[in-house]
Parts: sequence; C-alpha cells; structure tokens
Amino acid sequence: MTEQQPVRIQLALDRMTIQEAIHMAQQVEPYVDWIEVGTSLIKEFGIESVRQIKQAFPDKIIVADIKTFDNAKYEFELCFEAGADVATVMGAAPDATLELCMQTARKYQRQTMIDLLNVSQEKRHHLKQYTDAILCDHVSKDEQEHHGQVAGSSSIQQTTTDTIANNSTPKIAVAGGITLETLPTILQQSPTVVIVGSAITQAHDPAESAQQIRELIHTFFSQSTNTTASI
Ligand SMILES: O=C(CO)[C@H](O)[C@H](O)COP(=O)(O)O
Repeated sequence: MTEQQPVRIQLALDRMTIQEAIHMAQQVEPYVDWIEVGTSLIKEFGIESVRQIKQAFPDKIIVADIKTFDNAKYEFELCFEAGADVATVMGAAPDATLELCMQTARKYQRQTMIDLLNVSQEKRHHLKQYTDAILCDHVSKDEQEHHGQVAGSSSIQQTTTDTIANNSTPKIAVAGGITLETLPTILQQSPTVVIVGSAITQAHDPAESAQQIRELIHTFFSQSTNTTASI
C-alpha cells in the first residue's frame, strides 16, 4: 500500500492589506501549512507583500500567487528573492514561459505551481511532463460568483488517476471556493494541497473555521482507506 502523505492546507490571502493579511495568518497559523500571498495582494502592494509575509512567517511555506503569463524568469526571480518558496504560473502560458519558470525554480531550489485555470484537457496532459511542479485545479472567483461552479467538480480527477497509475508526480492542488461541505469530495481526489481562502478569511471566526478544516482532513484520512498520490 502507498504510504499516506499529509494533505497541506494552503491559506489564500486576498483582497486585504498586508497588515490585515499578517493578522489573519497569525490567527490561523496553527491550523494551516502553507500561506499564499494572493494575486490581489501582489497586484495592489507589489512584491513587498511577499517579502513582509515571509518575514512574519519564516517557518511557513510561502506561495506567491503571481500567476505569471510572460516574463517568467524576471517574475519568478522577484518572488524567490522576496522569500517565496513557491511561485505560480498559468498553465495556459506558452511552453517557453513554463520552461523558464521550471528552470528558475530549480535554480533557486524552490517550487512551481501551475494553475490549470481555463486549460484544455490536451494541455493538462501536456503539463504532466513537469513532474516536479504542483498542478493546481482552480475554479476562478468569477466562475464561482457568476456560474455557481466550485472546486471538486472539474476534470482534475483524470489527471490525478493517471498520476497514481503512473506512480509519478506532479503533485495536485485544488482551489476555488472550497468549504467544509465541499472538502470531502475534494479529498477523494487525493490532492497534496487544498487551497482555502474565503471559507477561512470571511468566516465569523477564522481560527475556528481553519481548525474545523484541519480536523475534517484528519478524520477523513483516519476513517478512509484512501491513499494520496505518492510524492
Ligand atoms: O487563486 C485564488 C484567487 O485567484 C485563490 O487562491 C483561490 O480562489 C482560493 O480562494 P477562495 O477559497 O476564496 O476561492
């Protein structure tokens, strides 16, 4: 049997100031593994948001959700020099961009997360060649708010199944409106990372919400014979 790997909880921090983001992360720190500096923070406050959040949480994995589409080397170097452990690129970007992201991450001994937003099945298959990346199945905020879509309903399942069958990486992340209610379905897909934003940051009690998510993951795997993909 494949040894069960832990599921990491990635806290997504969006649409707030850097200080609010740090305060939010402090409240939920015991219950989350990775901290994402959301695209909105990077757009509003620049790479300084990554630097300050890494300084505040030096022992956490910091994900810079820069969503690179071009200028890969320049943007990934900015993220890694600011202290990010993981930086994101859009899977729909040209191969040249994706390859430069991978190269830059390897040079810095950091990681690339490839966002599969609006990526075709054919391209998803192509992206599996990046075996040291994390593939992120992502339902966008606009699809959540205007089309009622949620993470867990899309086609990452096939990617995950193939990955297990081939006993190869990449790792899988899932993002987009994840809640306590949708989490069990998502966990059946054997992700390595679950990315949760609003369900924690907009909660009446963010720490309680994050704790419930952590407990649900623990309960799911202690009751389940499921195993996550070997990484
Ligand atoms: O990438 C993102 C936004 O572009 C967020 O990280 C992702 O959507 C998670 O946040 P939420 O749980 O609020 O959807």
